[in-house]
Amino acid sequence: MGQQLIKAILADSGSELVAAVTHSQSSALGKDVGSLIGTTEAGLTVTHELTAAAKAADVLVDFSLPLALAGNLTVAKQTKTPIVICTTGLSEQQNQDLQRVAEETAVLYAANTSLGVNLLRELVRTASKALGTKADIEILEAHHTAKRDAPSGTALALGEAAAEGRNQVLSDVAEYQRNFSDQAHRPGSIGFATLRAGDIVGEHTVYLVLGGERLELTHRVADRKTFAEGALNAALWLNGKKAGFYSMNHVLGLDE
Ligand SMILES: NC(=O)C1=CN([C@@H]2O[C@H](COP(=O)(O)OP(=O)(O)OC[C@H]3O[C@@H](n4cnc5c(N)ncnc54)[C@H](OP(=O)(O)O)[C@@H]3O)[C@@H](O)[C@H]2O)C=CC1
Ligand SMILES: O=C(O)C1=N[C@H](C(=O)O)C[C@H](O)C1
Repeated sequence: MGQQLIKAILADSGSELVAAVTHSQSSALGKDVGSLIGTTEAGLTVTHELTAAAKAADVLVDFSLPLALAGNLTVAKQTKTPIVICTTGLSEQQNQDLQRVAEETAVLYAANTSLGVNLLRELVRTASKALGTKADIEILEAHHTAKRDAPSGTALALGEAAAEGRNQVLSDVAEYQRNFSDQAHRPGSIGFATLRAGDIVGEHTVYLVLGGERLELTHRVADRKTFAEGALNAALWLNGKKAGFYSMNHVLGLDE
């Protein structure tokens, strides 16, 4: 995603790439960002100097790994640089850390930066509210083989929307593991299923199943550039915002 984001920023006349940061052992260190994405040299090399990058930047965007989050948040807090976090697979403690740092600088968390998924969340909330626990809700997500976290951050966000719609708390009703279990479906639960294969970019279906009929609400992404463009849109929106915790709903005007 880092490379997709570089492409999106270099293609956008309204934004400027001032640094591309990775960890100190990365094979990408010292490479020109242009050659990294297969175009002409851009005159900017990949660095691991995050603090210097944050000081030079108006906004930071994080697509990395959960283990990098603490360091990224510390720098955002110290330099008071707004930060868009797109990394998924965060722990409950890490979600709380986002809220804590948001007291000092602007933090936007988006498990999925696409317009469609953020609309889907609202549709799921509405459908779940209308159907209540009469409907069985299950969420199926499919991604490429390199994805490390499961279920996806998006599936969890859709699960939260479904739970909120019918006044539940997701952690009370989520079913993450059914294989080799002899348990039947628990009424009111929300189940998650994961598929990892080939180059699937990202697909999510929320099933709302009643006796005799069902709704299947699906979102599919065809190209990872959708996520990069969404993240850039979020960064441009976050630029200059006061300390606080924000989401794609704010960026897309879905919070009214
Ligand atoms: N919010 C959204 O819309 C989307 C979110 N994601 C999420 O973004 C994250 C990244 O996805 P993806 O790009 O596919 O994953 P990759 O594994 O391809 O990339 C992770 C990158 O992070 C780098 N990295 C590792 N440690 C650090 C560190 N300490 N500091 C900085 N960089 C580090 C790695 O460098 P190296 O390779 O050199 O080790 C690698 O380039 C995942 O959590 C994914 O779920 C993905 C797509 C969309
Ligand atoms: O790792 C990915 O690829 C993706 N991760 C995000 C997630 O976990 O929801 C968003 C998107 O589905 C792609």
